[in-house]
Amino acid sequence: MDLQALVRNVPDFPIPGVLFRDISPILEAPAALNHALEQMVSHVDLDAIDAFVGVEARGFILGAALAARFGKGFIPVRKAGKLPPPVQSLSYELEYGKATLEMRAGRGRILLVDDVLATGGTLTAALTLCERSGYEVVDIAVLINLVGLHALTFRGKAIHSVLVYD
Ligand SMILES: O=P(O)(O)OC[C@H]1O[C@H](OP(=O)(O)OP(=O)(O)O)[C@H](O)[C@@H]1O
Ligand SMILES: Nc1ncnc2[nH]cnc12
Repeated sequence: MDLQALVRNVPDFPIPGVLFRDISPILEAPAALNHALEQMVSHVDLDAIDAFVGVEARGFILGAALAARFGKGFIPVRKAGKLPPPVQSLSYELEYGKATLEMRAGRGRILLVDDVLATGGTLTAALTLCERSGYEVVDIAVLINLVGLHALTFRGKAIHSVLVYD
């Protein structure tokens, strides 16, 4: 199945110069969504993970769908001020300004999930936050990798990418 054909490329969104990769058509087509979920974990040892962690907001869609599809838990990494205390927080630099991610402390082996890897800032922060919160991050999975490397690794974690753009 050609998932890439279902990604809508939107120039100059949300700001001029950005080519936005819109995964909505994949989410709207049940067979495509199912295929995308299976591809995201095709090289992941599912017996080695207890839960999926998804990053707000689009990481929630894929992470929660993966959790339901493969019979695991789902743990959210949220933007600041959304989760009730106690939470772990981590601030990080964005292209413009700063952002803060939060999650509840816990235990277990997790697969960190997001829709898009662009600069890597979000996943870098989320990985550190997961580890500080007590989780063992087994691997990372994204639907779209805009960095352009098929077998990217980060701090010893494999990044499983379904669609890779150069
Ligand atoms: O690799 P990076 O440069 O960090 O970019 C990737 C992140 O950007 C997008 O999230 P965004 O902050 O736009 O939030 P959203 O999911 O709420 O739309 C995307 O869903 C990733 O989380
Ligand atoms: N180009 C892009 N398309 C979709 N989501 C993104 N998140 C960061 N960069 C993005």
